[in-house]
Amino acid sequence: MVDKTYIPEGQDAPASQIGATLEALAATIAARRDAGEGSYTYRLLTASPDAVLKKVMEESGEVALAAKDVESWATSSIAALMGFEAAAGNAELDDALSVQLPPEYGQAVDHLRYEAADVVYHLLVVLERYGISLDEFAAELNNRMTADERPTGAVRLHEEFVRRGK
Ligand SMILES: N=c1c2ncn([C@@H]3O[C@H](COP(=O)(O)OP(=O)(O)OP(=O)(O)O)[C@@H](O)[C@H]3O)c2ncn1[C@@H]1O[C@H](COP(=O)(O)O)[C@@H](O)[C@H]1O
Repeated sequence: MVDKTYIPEGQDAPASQIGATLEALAATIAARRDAGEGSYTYRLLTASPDAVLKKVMEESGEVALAAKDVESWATSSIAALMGFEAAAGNAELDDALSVQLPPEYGQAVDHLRYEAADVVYHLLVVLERYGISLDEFAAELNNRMTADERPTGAVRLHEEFVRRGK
């Protein structure tokens, strides 16, 4: 599988890439509380809450559409493969199975990743807006894990703050 990521030369990777990234982004978002109208984040933090809540819904919908696009490229590739298989007969099956997914499939996956990042950014703005820290959010996820899944030293919610789908 192609590695789509890299670490800039001469820089050491943090222990957790996604942890470091979310912390940096959450800190940037929090700092934008004082940034003024020129900042998109500031506007989402200070305008009517509907603006950012609508964005979360819109971007979530775009994730779903982007994923459907990935599915349709995969399906059409399989359909083309089956057409080839029918035309070629079983003797050619091994060759047929090595048919590559089209470039559009990879582009659709890249687009899905892009839309997913839009959702996470807007979700972090919502968390900031309503005073939910990243540690508290982590505790919510950690509380749902089994003991085997939970990382050592993972932050947890006190029992009185646990909400089970209510
Ligand atoms: N990570 C983001 C980020 N992700 C998305 N967006 C904005 O969210 C908006 C999404 O708008 P659209 O719906 O038009 O989406 P699109 O991505 O243009 O296209 P589609 O999703 O419709 O395909 C765009 O204005 C993006 O710029 C972001 N804006 C800011 N950040 C981070 O927040 C920091 C502070 O940003 P400012 O507040 O603008 O200074 C930036 O330096 C970034 O690190």
